[in-house]
Amino acid sequence: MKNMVIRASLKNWFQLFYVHKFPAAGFKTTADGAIILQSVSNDIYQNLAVEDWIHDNINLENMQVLFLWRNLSTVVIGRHQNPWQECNLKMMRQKNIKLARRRSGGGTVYHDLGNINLTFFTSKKKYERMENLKLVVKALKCLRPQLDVHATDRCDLLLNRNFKISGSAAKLGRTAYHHCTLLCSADRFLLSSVLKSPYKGIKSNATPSVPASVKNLFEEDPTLTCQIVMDAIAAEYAIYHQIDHHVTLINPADETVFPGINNKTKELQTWEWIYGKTPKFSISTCFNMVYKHSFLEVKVDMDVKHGRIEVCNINLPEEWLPPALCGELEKNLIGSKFCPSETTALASALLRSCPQDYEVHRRWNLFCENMTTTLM
Ligand SMILES: Nc1ncnc2c1ncn2[C@@H]1O[C@H](COP(=O)(O)OC(=O)CCCC[C@@H]2CCSS2)[C@@H](O)[C@H]1O
Repeated sequence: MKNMVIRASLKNWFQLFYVHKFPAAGFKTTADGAIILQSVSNDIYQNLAVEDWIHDNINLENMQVLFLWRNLSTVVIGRHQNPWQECNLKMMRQKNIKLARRRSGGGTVYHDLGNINLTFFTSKKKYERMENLKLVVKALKCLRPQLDVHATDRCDLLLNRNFKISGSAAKLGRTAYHHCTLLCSADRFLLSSVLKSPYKGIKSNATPSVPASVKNLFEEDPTLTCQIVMDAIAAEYAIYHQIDHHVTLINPADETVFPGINNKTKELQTWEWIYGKTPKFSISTCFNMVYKHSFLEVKVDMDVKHGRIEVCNINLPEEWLPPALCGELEKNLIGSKFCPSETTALASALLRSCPQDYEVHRRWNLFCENMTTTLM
């Protein structure tokens, strides 16, 4: 029964869109059509692909769309950011938190099922971020009149004057979209721990995030669940656009509704998009190793372009490891991905081609382990 409803409403929705895509087909449209969509998926790459698909395929001249979506634990960086600078990739791997790069600019945010995302699609002419945020504030006030929520000049929403509950970003291309987060009941501890980078020595022109103190709506009022908040925003959007308060559920994997969407999803998952689009950066770092009661310092300098090592200098005491071996590693690392698995694979391959010397092997293993764990 539920599936039939989804498919029926999808069909209406798709027809409605096609009316606008192919007006020559003779369908009649209203002056200002609007529709509310909600994703059934909690996968960041699928949901970002819906944004891309609507942006690329829908004629938004006479049509506006509100898209509601939530994701499992993910860190979402802006289009021009450096993930090594913005988050703790090692912790994310351990805790199975995904990393995604979105197409809009701006800073890094954390998502989980306690965070709502709202995307407002309009024509470029009708693009109005403040209007959208006012709508969200109105919906929240309508739900709980005592809430102290307001929008700032940089399009954050603050609770009680000090605590950020929403961050915004936008993409202005063929058409426009403004998307924002809304913290209802996200894991605030995880949010602040994964958004701390362990690196100190990175230099780059990437967009830096603007850290803020955050709070969840439910900490102010425990009855404010994501569902209640999403319903209230959908209702307010419906009133504003004088449409039926009906939310159409969509499945971002359905190629019959979104032809070509799965390729968009795949592209957003590639290493080349997530890491490879990082603006060029350099990293200078030091780590200490203890070996047989002695203490030594290793210095590493690298330039990284498109996520790949372009220049590499490793400095470690000559008497400790054969300089030729180190030199060979420096050479082999050039062109490789700045990531622990690639570096480990290269270092082990190099060691296999080395003469069997137990002492050299032990030292090399210790060095490589330190290098990958502290550097990447
Ligand atoms: N989910 C969420 N909501 C609000 N604020 C957050 C969140 N996660 C982290 N933060 C705080 O914002 C700063 C970064 O602020 P900054 O202003 O640098 O960046 C943003 O706000 C970007 C918002 C992007 C919204 C998109 C909408 C759909 S996909 S992502 C971070 O360091 C934290 O302190």
